[in-house]
Parts: sequence; structure tokens; C-alpha cells
Amino acid sequence: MEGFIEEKVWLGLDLSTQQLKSVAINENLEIVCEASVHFDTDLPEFRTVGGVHRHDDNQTVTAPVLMWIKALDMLMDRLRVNGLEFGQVAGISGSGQQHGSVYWKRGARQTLRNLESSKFLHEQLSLSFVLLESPIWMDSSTSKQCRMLEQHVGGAEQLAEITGSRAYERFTGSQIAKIIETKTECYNQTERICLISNFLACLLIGDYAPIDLSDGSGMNLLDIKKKEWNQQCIEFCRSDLVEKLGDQIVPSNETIGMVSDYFVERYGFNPQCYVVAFTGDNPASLAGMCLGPNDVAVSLGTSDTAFISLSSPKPSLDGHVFCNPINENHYMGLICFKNGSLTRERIRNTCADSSWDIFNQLLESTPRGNFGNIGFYFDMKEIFPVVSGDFRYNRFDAEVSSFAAEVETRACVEGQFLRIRIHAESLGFKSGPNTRILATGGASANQSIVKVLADVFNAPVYTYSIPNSAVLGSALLAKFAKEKQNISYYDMVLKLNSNFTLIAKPSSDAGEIYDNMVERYRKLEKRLENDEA
Ligand SMILES: Nc1ncnc2c1ncn2[C@@H]1O[C@H](COP(=O)(O)OP(=O)(O)O)[C@@H](O)[C@H]1O
Ligand SMILES: O=C(CO)[C@@H](O)[C@H](O)COP(=O)(O)O
Repeated sequence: MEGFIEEKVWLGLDLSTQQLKSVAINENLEIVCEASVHFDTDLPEFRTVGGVHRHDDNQTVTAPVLMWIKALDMLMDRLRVNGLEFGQVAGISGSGQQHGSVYWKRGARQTLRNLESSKFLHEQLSLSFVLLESPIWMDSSTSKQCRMLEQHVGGAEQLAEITGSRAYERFTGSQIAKIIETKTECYNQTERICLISNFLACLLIGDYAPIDLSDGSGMNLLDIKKKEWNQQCIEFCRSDLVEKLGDQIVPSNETIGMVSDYFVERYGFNPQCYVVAFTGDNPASLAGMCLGPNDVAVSLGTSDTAFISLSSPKPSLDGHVFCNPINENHYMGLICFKNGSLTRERIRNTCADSSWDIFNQLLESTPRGNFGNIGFYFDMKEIFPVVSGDFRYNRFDAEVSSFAAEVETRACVEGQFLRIRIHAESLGFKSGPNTRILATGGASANQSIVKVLADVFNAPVYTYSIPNSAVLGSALLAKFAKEKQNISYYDMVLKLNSNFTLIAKPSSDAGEIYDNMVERYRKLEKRLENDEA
């Protein structure tokens, strides 16, 4: 029993779109405790759908900051109930949905530094924000600011060269520029602007926490090669912005402080428990999946996101390049699509009686290639292509108004995966004999869906023993922060390789079927984009 009490654990958190999750790992990298708080069901008073509030303009999407704060105390209680001994936690790190921003009011730092352990966090911080609704990654209301930012630095290519991405509506720079333009007084009253990742870290350390290089790469404000704020981009927003963002930007595996007295006194954390920089959920996933050079990670969460490791940055107009969370001198390429799980859910609800089992039966009742039918389903304005609505094409590429339920189901899933493949290829991904698709996120638990993924990519799909890798990656980064002088990250996580399980192999005819479909999809996507322009 003595050994158990002395065993150290590392805690990872992930504040993603629909929930706040946590895992604790031990010295052997085994998961010893897990808990989660689901925003819609556990915190119904905030009336979110899928963790967010969609506004009437169909472009603005926000989430209530106090909901996230309330969820943190709830999560701690659940971890305790699930058996976590907080005194054993040696270090904590975490991640958050990327790009969203939180606006702390003047004086909030004082409140953060003096949190009383007898009260809930949300009671004490309820007056600490100038915006109670934080813009999040699903927001697409900043097209004007995006075009202006690109012009300001000399064009989209130039912005991508500096920051790793052309201007995107959800990226934090254009979101902040919009707040400055439309809510100037709020901006003036703002003491600190956080990403969702370092906002969560602030709560843990009881002070303002710095932005990390990987999540900072999703702002269109950071020079990803020099690893400092880019003056031109900052000035496009406002010259005093660095004061509000904090001038320090830290590597994602750096210790930023100790857990605050609030957590020591209220939950029994050890005062020596250190906190490592929090990062974006996708960079944390890359760490959690120990991504190798032949791997492409496909995260089927609220968003469908794919990413690869890159040793040098080759920014393009398609996709994003971020600093790598394991080694800040390396990079990662990423593409993200808004219409992921929630769109699959919509098709499940309309075609499959709201049942994943029926959805899977429909999927399996149709052949690979779906008789040549191709569908595009964009509930929200998509990122690539920038289009919204449903579009269906028969095998002659003629638009049709509807599909039978089973054809619609396959068209939705095949279309989503063709889109990921096409844009991953633009980012530098090339399928070869050693390619592995590493699937994560909620829908990676669905065997029928991942079989389509294997076929479309003509590559085997592996999954981890836990479906969500962001939270594991955070716990691993917490551990790595203290060990990096002695061991490389990949050596530290070596034993996790055995946790990859092959879950789907491509069929022998998959290459032929989908290579052809990829070309048709590419042309149809271009056509849709041109029609929309
Ligand atoms: N069996 C399943 N089949 C398909 N999709 C699923 C299944 N189980 C969960 N999901 C999807 O997973 C999504 C949540 O994924 P998750 O990675 O936890 O989201 P996030 O991290 O963005 O909050 C849900 O919206 C749901 O549609
Ligand atoms: O915008 C992006 C990546 O650029 C999204 O991937 C968000 O980071 C949200 O992630 P999930 O909640 O879907 O995991």
C-alpha cells in the first residue's frame, strides 16, 4: 500500500468543444484515473448545443466562459470520486480547442491571485471578464478583417510565410481585430487576452499564464520561425496588443509555475505540483499519438482534423503550419474541417433514426465508391472549401436533389474523407507502403466509419487504446517537461507503441476506386467554390 501512496501521477486536461476531460497517468504511462464533464448535459443552465452558442447571423459562434470555469471544479470533484489522490499529482498540463479567445477584465489578475478555496471558482470569477461569451473556432464572422490583415502584410502568401497560415476567420488575430472594431470599449477594459488553452492554465496557477508556441501558431500573429509576435500583424490589430497577450511565448513543454493555493487547499494537491504550458488540442494530440514520419493523424472529434509532423515549415495557402509541441524547432502541418461529427450526427438523425447502429448498417449496405455518387454536406460554412449547404452529384457529375438514405449515409462519410485526403495531400502528405492512419476523437470508436477511412486513404487505420489523444498528450507533456534533459520524447513514450491497434485495413480494390474518386471530388469542389465566389 505504501508504494501506491508514493506513486507519482501526471494529470492531463483537455477543454475541447463539447466537454472538459482529464486523465492521470503513472510512471509506466498507464492511465490510472479518468473523468469528464459534458457541457450540454452536465451544465444545462448554460443552454449550449454541442458546447456552443450559434448566433442568428449564422456566422458568430461563442461559448460561455463561466461554463468552462464551472466545469473545472466539477471535473476535480469527479476525479476525486473516481479515486484520484490529488497529493500524488507531480505535474499538470492541458490543452484546449484552438483559436478561441478569452478577455480578462482589468483587475482580474488580482482576483486570480487571491482565490479563496472555500468558494467555487465561478463565484469568484464571475465579474472578471469583459466578454462572457468567448468567440471560438467555429466562428466565421471575420472575413472582412481577414482580407484586411492579408493586405496589410502584402498578401495571403506573405502572411502564410510569416505565421504559417493565410488569414482564417477563426484565427485569433482577426477575432481580436473584430472586437477592437466593434467593441472598442471592451477591448480597452481588457487586461489580458488568452487562448482557451492558456486561459485554463491561468485557473490552475492562479495567475496569467503565457501562450505557448504551438497554440500561438493558430493566431495569424506569431512569426513561427522567429518565435515572436510579428510586429506588422500586431499593429494591424492595435499597437498595444502585445501588452494584452503577454510578451512571453513559451515552448509547449515548459514549466510555467506551480498549482495555486486554491487547488492545494480545496482538493489536496501537493504544493510542489508544477504546471506545464497548456497548448492546443491538436498539438496535444500529436504528442499523445507519438506521430512518426509515415503517420497521418485523423481526429474525428467535433471538427475533422488531420495533421502530420514536419521537420521544416512549408506554408501554403491550403492548411496550416504550427510549431511542434514536442520540439519547438520542428513543425506540424494541419488541416481542419468544421463539418465533422455534428454533420455525421445530422445525417444519422435524418437517415438512420438517430442510431449509430442503423447508420453503420446503411454504410455497410452500400459498395465502396457508392455507385459513383458524391455528396458535400456543409451545415456550417466550411473552411476548405468556403461553402455551406448540401450538394449531391451522380456518377455523371450532374447535380441531383436527393439520395436514398443508404447512399446519403455513405456519401456523407466518403465525402468527408475524400476532402481530408485531398487537402492533406496539398499539405505534403503522400500515401506510401508504410503509411499509417492514426485515428482519434469520438467517431474513431466507430468500426464502420474507420473502415471507410482506410479505404479512402488506401492505408491501414490504427487507433489508440483511448479514443482521445489530446488529453493523454497533455499528461505526457507534463511528464516530459521534467525529463527532457535526460531523455528524448520518443524514447520516453516508446512503450506506448504497443497501444496502437490495427482497426481497419483497406480493401484490395480501394486504391483504384478512390484514386479515381479523388480526382472527381477535387473538380467538383473547385466547381462549388467557383459557384460560391
Ligand atoms: N459510435 C460513434 N459513431 C460515430 N460518432 C461518434 C460515436 N461516438 C461518438 N461519436 C462522435 O464523437 C463526437 C465527439 O467527439 P470528441 O472527440 O469527444 O469531441 P470534442 O473533443 O471535439 O469535444 C460526438 O459529436 C459524436 O458525434
Ligand atoms: O480549429 C481547429 C483546429 O484548427 C479545431 O480542431 C479546434 O481545435 C477544435 O477541436 P475539437 O473540439 O474538434 O477537438
